[in-house]
Amino acid sequence: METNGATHPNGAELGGEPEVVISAEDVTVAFGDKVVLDKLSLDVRRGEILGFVGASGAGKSVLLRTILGLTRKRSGKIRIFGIDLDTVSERDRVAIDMRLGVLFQHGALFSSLTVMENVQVPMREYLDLPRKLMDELARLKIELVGLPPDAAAKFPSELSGGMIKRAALARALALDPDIVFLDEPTSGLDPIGAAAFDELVQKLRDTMGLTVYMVTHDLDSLFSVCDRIAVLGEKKVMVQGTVEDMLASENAWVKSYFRGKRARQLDLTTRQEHGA
Ligand SMILES: Nc1ncnc2c1ncn2[C@@H]1O[C@H](COP(=O)(O)OP(=O)(O)OP(=O)(O)O)[C@@H](O)[C@H]1O
Repeated sequence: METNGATHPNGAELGGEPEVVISAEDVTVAFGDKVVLDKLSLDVRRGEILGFVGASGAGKSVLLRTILGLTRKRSGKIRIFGIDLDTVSERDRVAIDMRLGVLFQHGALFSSLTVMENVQVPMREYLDLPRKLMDELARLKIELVGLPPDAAAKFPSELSGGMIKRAALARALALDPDIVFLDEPTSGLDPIGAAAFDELVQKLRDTMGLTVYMVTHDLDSLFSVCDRIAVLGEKKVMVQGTVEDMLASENAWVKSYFRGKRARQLDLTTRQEHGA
């Protein structure tokens, strides 16, 4: 790749590798006798959109939960912003947590709270701000994710699927995190809604310098917005690289996933859209 001191859209200098913000090293997670992750290693770099894929049940959610400290690992090391989570003080752990935003696949929003109140949940948990300021900040986040101002007073039951995802993203961004974790963010959305969500994620990365860790099955997302893809299989990250690397991989699962019938159809559609 040509460097010439150029700057990547995410602000990272291309001359040197951007900083590793998440590092998993030889991580093993097991439930009783069942080993789900076995000495798995993965680095995530500042400003990248990493797509994390793997067969259903491979352990994608388990790794996500382990990185977030919600599932206990049996061995290995996880560092976030270079800090070892096993030895971090409670105070520093809270400081790290505040820099992470999470959009869980199913835990979208609290149904009894309005969108505005949902977005304010992390603010109430971590910050002590006057009500007016919290309202102002929440309105900014709601606007940032492309929701109309009147969405603020609505309850989740009054929103479409795409709006719920955006509201959940606004909540994940409430504390201006450095890293957002998105677990299947486009599942349940129609292709147009999913593409719009992908565009939003890319725009946020470009403008805010976010690092995005996205668990997804969505080939469209992988092809259109991910800088790098990591494939979970055989309890490890078995292949990682760009879309081109995936298309060139001889790994059987990667081959059938990225070059299977569904992928070929997608490739054809993309080519037609670009007039190729
Ligand atoms: N708390 C738990 N106790 C026991 N087994 C668990 C627990 N959490 C996850 N597992 C097991 O770990 C394996 C990996 O699950 P995980 O949910 O991470 O898969 P996944 O790759 O996210 O799948 P999907 O794409 O279907 O969401 C599964 O076999 C699951 O049953």
